[in-house]
Amino acid sequence: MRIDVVSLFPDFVRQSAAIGVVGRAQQRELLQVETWNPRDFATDNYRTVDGRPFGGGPGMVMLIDPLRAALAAIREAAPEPVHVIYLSPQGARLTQKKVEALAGMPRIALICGRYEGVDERLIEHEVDEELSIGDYVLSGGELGAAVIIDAVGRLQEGALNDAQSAQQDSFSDGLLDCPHYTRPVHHDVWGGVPEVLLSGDHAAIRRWRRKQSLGRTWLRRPDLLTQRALDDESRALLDEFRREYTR
Ligand SMILES: NC(=O)c1ccc(NCc2cccc(O)c2)nc1
Repeated sequence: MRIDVVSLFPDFVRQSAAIGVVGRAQQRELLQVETWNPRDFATDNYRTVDGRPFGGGPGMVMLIDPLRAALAAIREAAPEPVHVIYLSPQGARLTQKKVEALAGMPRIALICGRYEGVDERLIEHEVDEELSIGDYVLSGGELGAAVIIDAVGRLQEGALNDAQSAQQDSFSDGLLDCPHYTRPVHHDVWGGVPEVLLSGDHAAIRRWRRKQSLGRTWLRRPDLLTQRALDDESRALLDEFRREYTR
C-alpha cells in the first residue's frame, strides 16, 4: 500500500512513519510512505502557501493552488487511483472499521491542514472524505496523518507477527481489551494475578478474557455495545459479569 502525505512539516510525518512496526513494514515494502511539501509547489518568489481569509477574522487559510499542484504530482507518481483524505475536526470520526477499509486500498493521500485549514473549494473538488481523529483541535493535521499511517500500516499483510496480530483481535471486534499481567506472580505492593491465568486451562483463560472484555466495554464504553449484536455465549458471559459486578 502506498500513502502520500501533503504537509508543511514532511520530516515529522516521515520520521514518525520510520519507527517500529510501521518503519519495518516500509523496509519490507509492505507499505510506502511519501511526503510532499506544498511549499515546493508554490509559484511565487516567497513560496507562499497561505492567504488571508475572505470575510476577515484571525488566522490564515491554506491556498488552493500549491495543494492542488501537490495532489496532481501525487496522482502522476503512480498509476493506481488515489483516495484523498483531509484531516480536520470537521471530519467523520476515525474508527477501526474505517481503518480496516482504508488498509485495503492500494493508495491513499492524506492532506494535513495548518493554520485555520484549507480553502473549502479544495475540499469540495479534490477531497474524497474528511476524517477526524477526535474531538479536539491540533495545530495541524500531521498527528492525524501519523495515526492513520500507524493504524493502516500495522494491518498490512505481514506487518505483524502472530503474537502481535493476536493482540489486535481484541479491539478489532469492537470490544475493549481485557486486562494483561506479567511477572511477578505476587507483587509485594499490588498483590497477585487472577488465578485462572496461572491455571494452564486455556479454555477457561479464553472465557475469562472474553468476559473481561465484555464487562469492561459495558462499564467504560457501553456505546460500543449498542453497535454490535452479541452471540449467545457473549451475552451469557456479560450477564455473569454484570451479576458479579453489582453483587
Ligand atoms: N481532530 C483532528 O483530526 C484534527 C485535524 C486537524 C487539526 N488541525 C488542523 C486543522 C485543519 C482543518 C481545520 C482546522 O480547524 C484545523 N486539528 C485536529
